[in-house]
Amino acid sequence: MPDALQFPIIDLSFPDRFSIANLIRQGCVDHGFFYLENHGVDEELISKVFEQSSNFFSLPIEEKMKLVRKNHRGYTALYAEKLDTTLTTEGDSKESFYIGPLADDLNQWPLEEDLPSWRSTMETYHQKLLSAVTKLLSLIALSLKLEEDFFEKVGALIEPLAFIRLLHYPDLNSSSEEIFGASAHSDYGMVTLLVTDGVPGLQICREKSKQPQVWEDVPSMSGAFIVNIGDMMERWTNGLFRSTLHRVLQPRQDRYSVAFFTNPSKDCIVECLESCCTESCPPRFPPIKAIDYLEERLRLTYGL
Ligand SMILES: O=C(O)CCC(=O)C(=O)O
Ligand SMILES: [Fe+2]
Repeated sequence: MPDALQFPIIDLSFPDRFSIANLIRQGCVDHGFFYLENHGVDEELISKVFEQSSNFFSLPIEEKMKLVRKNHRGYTALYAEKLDTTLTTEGDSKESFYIGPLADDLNQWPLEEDLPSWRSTMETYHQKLLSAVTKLLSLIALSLKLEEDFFEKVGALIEPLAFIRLLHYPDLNSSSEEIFGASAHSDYGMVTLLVTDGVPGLQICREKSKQPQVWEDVPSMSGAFIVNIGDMMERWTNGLFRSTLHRVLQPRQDRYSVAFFTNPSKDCIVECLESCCTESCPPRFPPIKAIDYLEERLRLTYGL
């Protein structure tokens, strides 16, 4: 049995930004994961989001299907999505709901009379998370020896493609080893901030090409977000920061989690940072426009 994973704990309010940036670097290089505490998002708001998430998923399926996913916003039913596109089994045993950027009017919302304050709770959460991510990205820039406003300067934060994803993994009382709550995948964007209800299930595989794969449990930490690096950040850093493979086992009891995915604004070009390549270590990925990368990954997952 490998030892339990120990990710660095980043305190977003800690005044010594350079020591925090070093710790972030260590987390991103070693695991692609760290915990984030004192992030400025009230526990009360987080509890409300979980409560409202459970209210939505408890609706009859016909009601939920009225908000079925369009423009990558809305409801995805149980087994309708498979994150690991190499698997031949049926889809992942989870249901989910996406809420995208608030400004573009593409989001789908349950009726206020059915779920009072649902929309306002999610909108507040979206805004708070975006503000925490913006602070975090300035520290990530420092950790890469860049100017703190690097991600602003390259246009990543003009209208970031940021998505809340409410997740519900029902206890299905089945023990198939072939079906996952969320099958193995890496996230597509810059960083993901995840909060769970504490029910175990999340695992990471640090060496994706090593066989047999070794999967380690990621414990939740009360009051902290679990942060992981996504593929676009891996491309920016030429693989220095890892976008680590992860999955969720089918839980033995109902499990809820809320992910916040942040992708750069659509026209932002993601290209290898000068500080991350040399003659002997050239860029591994060509420059790419954020929206093109995101759309291709969504196409592969959802077959759009
Ligand atoms: O529910 C979780 O713990 C993780 C979810 C996840 O990895 C995802 O939605 O990308
Ligand atoms: Fe993920």
